[in-house]
Amino acid sequence: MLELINLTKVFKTGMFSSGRLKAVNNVSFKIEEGEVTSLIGESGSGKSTIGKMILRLLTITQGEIRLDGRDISGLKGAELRDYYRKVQGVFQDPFSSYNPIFKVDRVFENLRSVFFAKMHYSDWMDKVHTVLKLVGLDPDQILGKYPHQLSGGQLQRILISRALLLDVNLLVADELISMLDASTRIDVLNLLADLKKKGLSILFITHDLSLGYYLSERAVILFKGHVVEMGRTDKVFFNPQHYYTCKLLSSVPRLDKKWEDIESDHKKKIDGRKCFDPIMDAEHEMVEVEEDHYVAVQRR
Ligand SMILES: Nc1ncnc2c1ncn2[C@@H]1O[C@H](COP(=O)(O)OP(=O)(O)OP(=O)(O)O)[C@@H](O)[C@H]1O
Repeated sequence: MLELINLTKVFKTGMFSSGRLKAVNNVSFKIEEGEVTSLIGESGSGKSTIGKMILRLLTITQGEIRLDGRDISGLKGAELRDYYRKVQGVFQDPFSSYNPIFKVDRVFENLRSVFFAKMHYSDWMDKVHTVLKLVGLDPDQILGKYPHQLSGGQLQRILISRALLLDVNLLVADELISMLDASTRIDVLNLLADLKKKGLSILFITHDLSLGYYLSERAVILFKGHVVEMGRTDKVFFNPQHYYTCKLLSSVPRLDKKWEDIESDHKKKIDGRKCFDPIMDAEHEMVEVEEDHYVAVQRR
């Protein structure tokens, strides 16, 4: 469905834009229809930059993004609008997506004016009510309220419902639940799992391995802008091959083990398995280590 091919993003930095920062380096992976792909990496690894390039909020320095085989970079006007009907994003901080002086209804009104201007108002409101119920909200409790009168979880669900009004095929969920409390998190995660069952593809961007594991069929591990490992989530999580993935997994707190034991377990595993070199500055290539499981190794 959506394919990233050798995607690279270089930012100009510093005074007079004299510096260069390669935030995303030659990244390739696919997001299949009806699947959740987790994009996992530490802060600054380039996850949001990839999400923003998919949503066309940032230009691509090199490489391509294709939706159903079509390069998205040249899309304009009606074609771009069509793209946004299929691909939408929901971001970390639900509060910043709303203007506090307007009622939340405005989110839907803006959408109507751009995409559904010809639809009869009562038909439109029926549609809004249907999606609000779909994401577990009571329209009568939500419509007519100001953002400060609603919880973070409710605001996040409204943003998801907004995406669903467009019948999107792909949702880019960037740290969607990081700012929510534990119980609301589970509700929103379960909502995403339900939407997945209905055929929605999701790119689930997270620094939290356990969240990535909970939801996704496929995992892509990012380190300093490079993909270091990717494949079926269970294979990446239970048979990690790259040194960085091993390290990342060992940093997940466990209730049944002390930190030092986990560290030494992983060290044994890393040593025993001869995990691949973490230095990613050199040229590297993705090697299939087992079916549907790839790891970056340094090119000789
Ligand atoms: N507009 C920009 N101009 C210059 N550098 C940027 C810009 N946006 C991001 N960067 C840099 O690119 C790198 C990747 O940033 P990005 O936001 O994609 O990381 P991330 O993995 O999403 O991190 P986080 O989990 O903290 O959000 C970082 O070093 C960041 O400082």
